[in-house]
Amino acid sequence: MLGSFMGNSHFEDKFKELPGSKSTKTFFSLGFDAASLHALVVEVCAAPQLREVFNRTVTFLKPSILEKARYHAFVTLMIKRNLAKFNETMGFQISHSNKQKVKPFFRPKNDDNDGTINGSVKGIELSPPDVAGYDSWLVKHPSALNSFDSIMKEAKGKKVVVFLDYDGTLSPIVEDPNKAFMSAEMRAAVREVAKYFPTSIISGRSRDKVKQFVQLSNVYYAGSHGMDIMAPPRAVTSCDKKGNEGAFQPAKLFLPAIQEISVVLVDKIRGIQGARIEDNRFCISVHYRQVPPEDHEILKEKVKSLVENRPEFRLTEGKMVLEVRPSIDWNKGDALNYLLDTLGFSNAKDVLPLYIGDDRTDEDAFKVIAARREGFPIIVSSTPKDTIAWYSLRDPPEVLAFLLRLAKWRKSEIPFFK
Ligand SMILES: O=P(O)(O)OC[C@H]1O[C@H](O[C@H]2O[C@H](CO)[C@@H](O)[C@H](O)[C@H]2O)[C@H](O)[C@@H](O)[C@@H]1O
Repeated sequence: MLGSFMGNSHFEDKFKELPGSKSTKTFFSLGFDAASLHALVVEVCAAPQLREVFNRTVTFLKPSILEKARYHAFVTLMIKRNLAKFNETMGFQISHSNKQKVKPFFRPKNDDNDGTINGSVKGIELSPPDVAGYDSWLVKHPSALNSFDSIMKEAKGKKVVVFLDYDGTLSPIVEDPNKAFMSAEMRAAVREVAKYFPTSIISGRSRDKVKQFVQLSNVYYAGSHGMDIMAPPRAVTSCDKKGNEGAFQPAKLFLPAIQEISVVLVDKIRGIQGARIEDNRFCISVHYRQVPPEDHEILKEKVKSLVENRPEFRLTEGKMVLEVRPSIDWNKGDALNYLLDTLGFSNAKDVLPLYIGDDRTDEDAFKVIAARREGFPIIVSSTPKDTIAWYSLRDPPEVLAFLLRLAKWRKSEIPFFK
């Protein structure tokens, strides 16, 4: 690829004609965004003949100003999207012997679920579908897979503590919430990760339900968006006679009110076709994925009006779901802190929490990591979305690939496994 630029006087002339920021404007008008242009600069800086020209014209985009972790994502972006267009516009030939510098990543085969509704795409190449704005979003939230080496460089010698969301992260989003099964491969990957790192699953589901789906005994479970935590034994803070020994349940006093509002909710939404209520023990989900679009607003209004009159509850929104929760100041971020604490890491300086999640409620956990200024908040999304996560993974198959890589990395760190 570089060969097509080297010694091409047409190319150098173009740049000499365009002093200062004018040249970058030209690139932007060719359809480049800042990241792709940066990638191009990085690439071309490796060619001595062109380095000087580039240094003069696009200095503000020197590689040093951007995090190294993002570098690979930029280069990948450029290769995938813009180089062909650039060459075409500048009149350059691309020789067939030019090889991609960044190895493309392929989706692992996943026989059960693959992160798409109804599992329609299986084992296909991870080249991104052309979702508007995804590539530029990826610049701000680079792929945790492409940035894996940089992430692990930071993690070397530190204690990585893993937190995972369930729906949309470990299992695909499906129509029927009772069928959001996790694949056998994903289960094996989480089991493997949990062998090497303390691992917790923090879900909006009831703790029992998420445990039923995950079926692993070497992970900790937090259900009801962190309002029901089964922490390690040393953290026994409360117990009851119904088998909840050791569970931390900050919204316990709300249980009777939650059960009562649940009954009222069932009655309220009766008659709305496709609406369904899921009892998540300390919160209630009102699903509308199967409700005809014209009835979404009616359903939302009904639920809102019910909660508005009850100050002991608040409403949050997830993926085609409304969640009725007790009005306590406790979320997935608090659950993350609680678990870190009970795992004995609260005062440790060398702890890196890694949180992977796909939904709005996961942002609370991302916030906690961002405030610590250490750790890895990773959003799962195949479309651009507002998030404070630093890194991204496209879908559950990418989560699977990341977890496998994480376990492999740890194994390679342990001399016995080498
Ligand atoms: O925190 P999470 O583990 O991500 O749980 C959040 C909600 O996830 C589930 O609903 C979502 O997934 C369903 C199955 O794919 C899908 O049908 C639904 O539309 C999604 O919102 C779960 O059913 C909810 O109770 C959780 O609150």
